[in-house]
Amino acid sequence: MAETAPVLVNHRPFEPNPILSLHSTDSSIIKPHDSIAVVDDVEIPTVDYFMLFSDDLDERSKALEYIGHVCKDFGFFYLVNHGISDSVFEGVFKGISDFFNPTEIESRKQYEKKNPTDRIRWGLRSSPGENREYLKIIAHPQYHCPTKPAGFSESMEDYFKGLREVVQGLGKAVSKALGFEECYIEKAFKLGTGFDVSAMNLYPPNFRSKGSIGVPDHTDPGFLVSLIQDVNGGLQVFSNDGNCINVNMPTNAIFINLGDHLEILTNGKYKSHVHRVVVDNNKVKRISVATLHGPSLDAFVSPAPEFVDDSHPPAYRGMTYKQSLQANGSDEIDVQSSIEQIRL
Ligand SMILES: O=C(O)CCC(=O)C(=O)O
Ligand SMILES: [Fe+2]
Repeated sequence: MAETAPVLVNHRPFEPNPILSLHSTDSSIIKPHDSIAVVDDVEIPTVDYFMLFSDDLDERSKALEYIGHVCKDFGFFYLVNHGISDSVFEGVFKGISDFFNPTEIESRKQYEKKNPTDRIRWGLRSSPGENREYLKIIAHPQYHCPTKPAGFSESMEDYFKGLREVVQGLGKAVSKALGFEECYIEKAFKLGTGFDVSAMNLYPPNFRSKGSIGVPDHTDPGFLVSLIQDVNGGLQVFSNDGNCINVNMPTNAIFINLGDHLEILTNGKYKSHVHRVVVDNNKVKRISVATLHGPSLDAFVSPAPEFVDDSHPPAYRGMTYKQSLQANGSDEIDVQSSIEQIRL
């Protein structure tokens, strides 16, 4: 696939990062709403997508080994060289900004929750527990999107087309990193008909928040979540060692966070990580697009036999993706984690 060798980004074996603890007395710490230290400038690993498919076998196997380390020892990473062009990113942020036009809030109310099978859903949360305006759409296997404003649906569709290729590619790479044939994840999750829901978020809603929480602590269901944003400022992720890290990503990189169903399939070898959004005194206006790439709704997901033995008994109940999305009483389009209900 690769014609020329792209630059290797942060391509080195994983070592526990001493900065995580060193920075705990740094002035970059903010304590938004609890006593957990929040650390800035901490290196979140960067994975070069292009490298995962390099024609140079040595490069490719190093890249696959690296993504395996990253999935196991971090659970999240910045994805660069993913092939989605800057102009697609521009179209997405312009389209969402136009959609969230503050003078047209009334017309967005047509997408407020009506029934459990909604394919498009809009909401405005303005409370101490959550502060954002959002639009959720089902992006795959059938694509749904509001037709107005002009160009919005087309821009989002361009992005989702690119994203699906990337996610299918990551499915192959993660399968190989786990030591399996490249279609392992694809088959286990039936990714060809994978259920993808995208949440487009605006913080703070109505220019003001009621408190510092944009989105409270949570994990997301699915294979993985891809997240893009127009500016840094707000997303925080909890590391394996319990540190809360500010996500400051390179322009037009994609932040990838592993989802609950990869944790279930691998019987806890790869974990989904808690994250949240803070709205720091309304200083930053931020748009994000978090797309939850799930298995097919009818895919039965349980700990795979390859990850189960006497010392690793199954730690999660098996069920279809659809059942798991409903296990906590929410609708499919809510895509709320139910890992606590699924854990044995
Ligand atoms: O807006 C963000 O940065 C994250 C949103 C999020 O975590 C979600 O929608 O699941
Ligand atoms: Fe999330």
